[in-house]
Amino acid sequence: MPHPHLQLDHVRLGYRMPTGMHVVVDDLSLALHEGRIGCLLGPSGCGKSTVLRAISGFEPLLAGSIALHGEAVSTPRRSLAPEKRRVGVMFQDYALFPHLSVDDNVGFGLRREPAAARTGRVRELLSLVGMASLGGKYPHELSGGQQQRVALARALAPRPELLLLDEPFSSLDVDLRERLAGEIRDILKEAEATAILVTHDQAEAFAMADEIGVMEQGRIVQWGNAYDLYHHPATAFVAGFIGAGVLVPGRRGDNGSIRLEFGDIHASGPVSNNAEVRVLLRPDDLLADAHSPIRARLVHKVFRGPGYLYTLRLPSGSEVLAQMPREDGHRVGDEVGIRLRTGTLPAFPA
Ligand SMILES: Nc1ncnc2c1ncn2[C@@H]1O[C@H](COP(=O)(O)OP(=O)(O)OP(=O)(O)O)[C@@H](O)[C@H]1O
Repeated sequence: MPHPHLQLDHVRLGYRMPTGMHVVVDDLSLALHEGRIGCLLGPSGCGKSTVLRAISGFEPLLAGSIALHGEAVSTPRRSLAPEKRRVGVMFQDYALFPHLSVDDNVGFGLRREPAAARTGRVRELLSLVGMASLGGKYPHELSGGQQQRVALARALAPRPELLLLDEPFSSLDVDLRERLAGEIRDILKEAEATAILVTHDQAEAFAMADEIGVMEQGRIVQWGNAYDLYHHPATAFVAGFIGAGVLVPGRRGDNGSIRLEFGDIHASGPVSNNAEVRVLLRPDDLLADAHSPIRARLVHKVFRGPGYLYTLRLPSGSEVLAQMPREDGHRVGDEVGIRLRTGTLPAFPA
């Protein structure tokens, strides 16, 4: 097995404050192989940007190590200079040079190359990002999405070993964000780039990354693909952070099943027998069923494009969400018959 392209081992990072060292990332490990797109996904302040800065060489390590294809570039004792790492960075505000044309922006990192090679590479990249005819334009003449593509072309031009993308879409509106994330994924795959994205936006992470690490307070609490994070969250934090859903209380019996108000289910998580648990119920885990003996009160109903999102109050007073595929005439205040779509749900210690 070849070395991972990027490997972080037990990395600790922090900031020196008047009160002492404030550790913001602790015991963080990850490995990313060549050609893969990884993502650090987590709420604001969990330490994502600090990790990116450490990978690019701008943040000293308090413990652990960072290696690029098997060679240590950062340890607490030694750090390779940022410009020697061949790590490209693309930020949220594109940071294009306003007084340079698109061609010159993309060619900026190639200033030391012969003119013919530079022109050829700029053309190649503009065509890769679908902007071949716009090389003579200036940044202010481009839309946000186009500027993003120029920034990507500029970051890829010097053929970095690794590309870091720091919240690259956060200044774009929501509709454009997800579409552009998918397009940029295709471009990175065509360029066979290895990249790490950091974001707090799950839709962006899902649209772009092959593998995602969910961060909570300076640690990666789960590393996996989008499907696994959504369907098999490792902790209650991941369950709450990824997708919509509600954690409902239950108790796991001797036979391994969990009794919920809806009936019995099996747990897919790390819970022991005879323990109080919380079970993750996604909106698509519940179905309306007029014949079901389980009744819930409809307290809220919103139209969500493909259907309606119901908030339902159970007899115990707990509220759950349910995605209903079509208009079925229920009104707020009605009693709705419901049942579970599945017999196995993720469960966590209470
Ligand atoms: N230069 C600094 N000096 C002191 N503390 C800092 C510095 N930069 C970041 N921090 C603190 O480190 C923690 C992690 O910050 P970081 O920017 O890495 O988080 P993030 O997950 O990228 O958040 P965001 O999405 O808001 O940028 C935060 O508590 C932040 O206040």
